[in-house]
Amino acid sequence: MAEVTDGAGVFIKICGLKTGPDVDAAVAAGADAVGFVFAAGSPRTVDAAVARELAARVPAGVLTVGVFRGQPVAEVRRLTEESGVRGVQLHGDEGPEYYEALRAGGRTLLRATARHVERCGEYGEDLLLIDAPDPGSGKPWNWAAAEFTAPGGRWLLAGGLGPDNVRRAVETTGAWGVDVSSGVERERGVKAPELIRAFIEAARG
Ligand SMILES: O=C(O)c1ccccc1N[C@@H]1O[C@H](COP(=O)(O)O)[C@@H](O)[C@H]1O
Repeated sequence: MAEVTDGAGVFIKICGLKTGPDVDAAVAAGADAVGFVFAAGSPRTVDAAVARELAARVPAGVLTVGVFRGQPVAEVRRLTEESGVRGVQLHGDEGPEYYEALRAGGRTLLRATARHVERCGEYGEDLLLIDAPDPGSGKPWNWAAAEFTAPGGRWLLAGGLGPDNVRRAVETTGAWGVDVSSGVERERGVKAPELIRAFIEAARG
């Protein structure tokens, strides 16, 4: 696993980037990871060539992540290799064998789930992402509910986060990291650099 360290405060991933200036804004504001969506049907979907150009702007030390949903392992491998991203985030129902198949080459593996009774590492992932049932929709879920027990370890909270609620979310859940897409956009699928900056400032308190 590369480019993921503890100790620098909450880990922040800005997802669904599609343009060079948005990548630059996220990196300059202090993002720890940036995400490029390879899942079909999103207003943020990019192809491998675009992701490769965007990833090339990202300095070592900031993790580049490809985001997938229910795609065959061969397609995940191909898009990861063609784009050069270092991390793979899976939103489907993939089992542990799928993570094993993707582990080669030092990739950082992120397992995204809407189930709230998970343990980080159970499927061989490096990071666990607890998300809303409809990823990328901007719809929040009730992470403040008494029934939600934070998994511990390296886990990221996602789903409906934005500059206005991210600090409370971190304080309430104790999340190791956070991930955002819709909450740093003013128009669906179009990032707003000032919201990226506001999100990162708010998350770090
Ligand atoms: O961002 C997308 O469009 C997307 C599409 C398919 C799977 C995951 C996607 N993004 C992930 O969704 C959450 C953030 O959602 P929100 O918009 O902030 O509520 C995060 O895990 C993204 O990586």
